[in-house]
Amino acid sequence: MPTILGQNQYGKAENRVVRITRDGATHHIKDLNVSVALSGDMDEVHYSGSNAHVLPTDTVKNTVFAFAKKYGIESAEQFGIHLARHFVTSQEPIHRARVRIEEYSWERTGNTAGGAAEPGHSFVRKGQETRTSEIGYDGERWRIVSGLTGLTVLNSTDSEFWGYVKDDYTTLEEAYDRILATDVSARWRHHWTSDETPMPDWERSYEQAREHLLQAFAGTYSLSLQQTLFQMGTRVIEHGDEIAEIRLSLPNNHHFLVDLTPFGLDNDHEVYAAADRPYGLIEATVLRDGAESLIPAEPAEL
Ligand SMILES: O=c1[nH]c(=O)c2[nH]c(=O)[nH]c2[nH]1
Repeated sequence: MPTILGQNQYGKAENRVVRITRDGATHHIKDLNVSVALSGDMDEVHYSGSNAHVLPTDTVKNTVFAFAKKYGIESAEQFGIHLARHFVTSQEPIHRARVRIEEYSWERTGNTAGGAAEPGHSFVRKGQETRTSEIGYDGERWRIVSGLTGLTVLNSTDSEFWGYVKDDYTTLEEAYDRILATDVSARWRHHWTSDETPMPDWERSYEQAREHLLQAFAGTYSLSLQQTLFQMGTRVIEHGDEIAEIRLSLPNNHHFLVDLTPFGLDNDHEVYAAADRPYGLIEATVLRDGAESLIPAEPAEL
């Protein structure tokens, strides 16, 4: 045969599972998009079409929903760990599992007019922000990368950009007071790799990392988005003993001061045109000193 099989994986992508936990009249909701990819001893199905080693992707889907009932969804990471462990330990030909999860947040809402207690079963989707996690397992070692996308933030001052390289094509004016705005995408890898050591508290770890990203963005007097990025990553690492490295991808959502002089008006940092493209894209990994760089540069597709 003139060809050989290279890297391969298969599974069920984008299983949308919503789990309600009923605590009397107060309900709790977890809303996930779960993608499972399995790999191992799968040469034959590609070479000859023998399905003897193939657990159907339909079964993979069923397992996601069954596990939502059986184990509940304490956190996306914990749920992914249950799934990855199951596929690798229950099927001999499956050697590795990768579970990617997006989590959509809901906040409580409802009609509280007349002083009635807030109903425990009404929710409103919390913006565009999405929590992400990626769980990898090879039967021995775990790799857990948590993160978020779509965390949109803006500072209306405390941002400058000047002193940059100028060549024949440079037209940008130096800015001593500009808007700094971005949609934060961040992924951070945990130290935890072995069942022999205690697992982090995934929910607490996530909340803290998110809060430190926001605090660092708000609190940094910025001379460039690159500098702000490094401060954000550093703050997450400094406050999260369980985190080894973090990779940030920050679009520079440009806001240009509009020239209003044709209309006889001044513009003292009041009216901006928000441009949606093109945008600067600033990306970097921030590592704890001594940690290995293992988060891939490109955000992998679901
Ligand atoms: O914070 C910034 N970093 C850059 O690299 C850059 N380049 C640019 O045109 N504006 C900005 N802003």
